[in-house]
Amino acid sequence: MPAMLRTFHSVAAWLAALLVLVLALTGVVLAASPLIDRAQARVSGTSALSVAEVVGRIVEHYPSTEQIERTPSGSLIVYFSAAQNSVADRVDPITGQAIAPYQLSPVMVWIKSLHRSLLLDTPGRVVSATAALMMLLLSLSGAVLLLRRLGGWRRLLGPVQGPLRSRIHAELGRFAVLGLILSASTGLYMSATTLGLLPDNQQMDPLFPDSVSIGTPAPVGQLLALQDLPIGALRDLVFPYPGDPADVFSLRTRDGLGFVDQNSGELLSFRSFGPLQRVYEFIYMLHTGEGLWWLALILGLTTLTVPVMTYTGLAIWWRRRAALVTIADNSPAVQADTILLVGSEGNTTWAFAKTLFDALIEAGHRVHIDSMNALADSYPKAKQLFILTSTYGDGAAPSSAQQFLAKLARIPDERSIPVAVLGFGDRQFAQFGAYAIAVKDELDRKGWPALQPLTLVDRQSCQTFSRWGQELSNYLGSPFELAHQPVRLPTSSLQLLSRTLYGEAVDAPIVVLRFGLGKKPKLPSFSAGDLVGIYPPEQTSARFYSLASCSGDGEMEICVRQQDGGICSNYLHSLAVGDSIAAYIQVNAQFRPNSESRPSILIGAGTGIAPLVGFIRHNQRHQLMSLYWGGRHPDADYLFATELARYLADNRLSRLVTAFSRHADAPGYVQDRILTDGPELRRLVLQGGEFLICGGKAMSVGVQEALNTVLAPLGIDVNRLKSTGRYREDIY
Ligand SMILES: Cc1cc2nc3c(=O)[nH]c(=O)nc-3n(C[C@H](O)[C@H](O)[C@H](O)COP(=O)(O)O)c2cc1C
Repeated sequence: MPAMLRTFHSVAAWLAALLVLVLALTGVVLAASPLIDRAQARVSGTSALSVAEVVGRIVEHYPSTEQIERTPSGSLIVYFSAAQNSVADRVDPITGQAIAPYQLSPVMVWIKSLHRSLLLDTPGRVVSATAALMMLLLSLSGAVLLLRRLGGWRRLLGPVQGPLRSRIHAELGRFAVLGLILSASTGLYMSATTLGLLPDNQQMDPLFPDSVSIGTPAPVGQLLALQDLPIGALRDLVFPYPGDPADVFSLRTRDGLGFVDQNSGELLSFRSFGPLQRVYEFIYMLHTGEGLWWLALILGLTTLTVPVMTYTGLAIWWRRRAALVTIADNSPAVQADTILLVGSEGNTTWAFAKTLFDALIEAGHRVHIDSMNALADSYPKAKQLFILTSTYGDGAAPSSAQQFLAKLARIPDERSIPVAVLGFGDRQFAQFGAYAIAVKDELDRKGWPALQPLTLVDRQSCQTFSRWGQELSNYLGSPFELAHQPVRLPTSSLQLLSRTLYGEAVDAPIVVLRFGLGKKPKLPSFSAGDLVGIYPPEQTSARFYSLASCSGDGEMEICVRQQDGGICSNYLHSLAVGDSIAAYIQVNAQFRPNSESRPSILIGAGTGIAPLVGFIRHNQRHQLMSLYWGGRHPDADYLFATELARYLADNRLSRLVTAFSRHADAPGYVQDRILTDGPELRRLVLQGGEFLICGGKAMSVGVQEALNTVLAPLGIDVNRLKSTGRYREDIY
């Protein structure tokens, strides 16, 4: 049964997506027709003409005219009989002569019918209306989610961060949401009127006049009623039946419907459109863009985003779903000695919480796990509380924690429990781990005892998580290991082509490794700044290294510093040419130069040079690039020294500032050079320069402090640069 339900659920979801897609794609094609019509119409210089003048000229060329129609874009179409058949031409309003034969394209007619009713008449109209309703609900809920994601109105136009698929989704959504809301709501209104759910848009036709004057029909160009009517107001004019003196012209203008006496030229029984009809006409124009070519263009472009957003939306949903964990052995809140509360938006924090949950159960605890929103008033048997929470938007609470602080405020202080907070976040955001910090501050303020200090986990680092676990085992007094096992991803086998060793003389061995791109499967394409995940033999968790090359270079280049006891770094240092590794690419799209017109300021230390040298190597357009880099000694670990000298000479690199901590002349760190290079850095920032930082955590803190000092005279700090996407880091 559950399997059947699941199949039904996914089939329904795909069907809904398919319907919205059909509406959107046919809508895009239909939006093109006002544009084409507008391009074919002759409108300029016609505004002063009256209907009488224009129609008079047309009948000179078309004596057997049956009807003249003016489209919302301003094209004049004349229907006439020729050899017993009714045909139509598009005509020039100034001369009355033919421009080209006019024919409704059967493809367009088919697409329109597909758009309105899925070619199925009334049942199709109902389905189509439902799809429009879904599109409206999706756009409205999407708009709210988008605002949350961006961190509120203030950041509406700010840079979008996060994984690639969700960035594309948000960028397109931001561009298209108003257009989509307009298309969907106006479409829904029109469907509702057609289906009779809203008052009928069709006003009653005027009554055929009881009597008409008898005499000789006046030439159509002299009919009184048409002389005062500007051509722009005409919708259509149907001619009387030839030779029938009792017949009349039927006239439809933008204001209403009536008849024109063919002898006296008088306007008879004219009936103005009522307010409902006017509303309908207005909404029709908003939906189709007919008569407003620029609106048609905007609607067409916004609707074009729907297929991509459908794909990225489903991919995001799938990711979130895949990240969900199932938990058995959850103890009731009233019985548990340990409470575990989780704040999450994308569900990835749940996987870490599950690892902690399992380890606590293993250690003999009765654990209750729930979302932070489910915080209870009291946990009678609880001895400890763990809070694991991510941060979302611009430093805000993730959705499963939004009610937490309000609920916490209602708990009397005497019910406090010793608590540890572990924050999950991303250092690329200005407000790194801000929500976890806010929760911790509030708990401190209320006097809840701390089990251990707040720890922040950057980009789901398993290493930080297991270190936190070790600290926890000291507190719990029992051996306790948090081995978070991410799922092993499919890898390619890459062969080592060459290796260069640096830094032995200064006790900091660094090896530059160059691998082939593998054959089966070949590595997907990558750019400098992306990451390669490498699995040491018999390990399930990969270690990441920044890439110095891009796939176009034909090899994958990384720099690896040998760490004491480091499993992966020692493994990589031990590789000989010809050996193979298991690796996969993790795109790191936010860490690369954004703009070719603005300067890039690259800052790094040690192996942090890897992505930076890659950016410089591919700076074929000679964008202004400055590199600040720190090592130990120029004779020992000056990585890429010869290459950098070459890039300076051929202008791929504009400025190189180095710092060597163990050099006899002016020893120092990269942050010291930043402090002494203030005027140049301020100049680059004023030119709109952006920073890309790569290296260890200590360096990143030092660099931020130095830059805050240097940029203070401009009233700018690193947080401000981060929030506008001009300060991006790759820190390990
Ligand atoms: C739209 C968006 C906004 C984010 N905002 C922040 C932020 O302001 N500060 C931060 O440290 N991390 C931020 N992050 C990163 C997440 O907190 C981090 O990826 C976390 O591991 C996600 O956990 P979850 O999947 O359980 O929500 C943001 C991520 C996204 C997608």
